[in-house]
Amino acid sequence: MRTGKVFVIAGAAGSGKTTVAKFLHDRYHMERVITHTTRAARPNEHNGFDYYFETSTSMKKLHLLESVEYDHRLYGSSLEGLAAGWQKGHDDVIVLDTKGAFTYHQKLGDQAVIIFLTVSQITSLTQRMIKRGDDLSAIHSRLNSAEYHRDLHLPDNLKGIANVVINDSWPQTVAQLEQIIKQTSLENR
Ligand SMILES: Nc1nc2c(ncn2[C@@H]2O[C@H](COP(=O)(O)OP(=O)(O)O)[C@@H](O)[C@H]2O)c(=O)[nH]1
Ligand SMILES: Nc1ncnc2c1ncn2[C@@H]1O[C@H](COP(=O)(O)OP(=O)(O)O)[C@@H](O)[C@H]1O
Repeated sequence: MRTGKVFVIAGAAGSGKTTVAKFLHDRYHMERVITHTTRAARPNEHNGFDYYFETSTSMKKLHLLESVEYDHRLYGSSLEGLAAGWQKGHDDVIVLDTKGAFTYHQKLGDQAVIIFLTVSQITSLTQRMIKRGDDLSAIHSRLNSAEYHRDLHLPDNLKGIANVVINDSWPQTVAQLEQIIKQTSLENR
């Protein structure tokens, strides 16, 4: 099978994972890997674009590379999803929680380039979720979940592995992303 890199974007809710994935798709033609979830679609989210929205029955039938429970819902990604971008000769970009990011590191080694997003003021995450249009009960559930709190900080097992980007100012984030992509392509020569 033809393979490439997969850029794994992890971080707490509201830290900018989806925004970064979209940027890497638009600027570097990376293929966005759509993952599967049993959570409900948010306003403006579409099946097959943002996620494949599953029931717990349909989720069980999938052949997943890894899956996690996050805020009482299941999420998972497939090897077929990764292969689709690589077959086209593109690198992939995928949005995962930090547990999934570590699994990708274990399974794919240097093929997985991990980017961990954070912000310097945690309160800005809630403001961004409100601005994004999430309903208040969904935000409340997120803020009370163990996984949200876990993903606020880089876990020990990703230290020295993940590239940390503080996404306070978007122009600075773009500059850091460009640096990471440049470094990755130099390492591949
Ligand atoms: N491990 C893993 N995590 C996923 C997958 N798909 C999404 N996630 C993560 O699940 C968490 C919750 O995602 P989501 O409900 O979209 O919330 P958001 O972080 O507020 O955008 C986020 O950390 C996502 O990165 C997957 O297939 N595997
Ligand atoms: N650097 C930034 N400054 C201000 N707002 C941002 C920044 N990066 C992302 N956002 C906004 O914050 C909200 C949450 O970003 P999103 O990419 O959906 O986060 P995540 O996927 O990690 O939950 C979106 O409305 C997005 O446009």
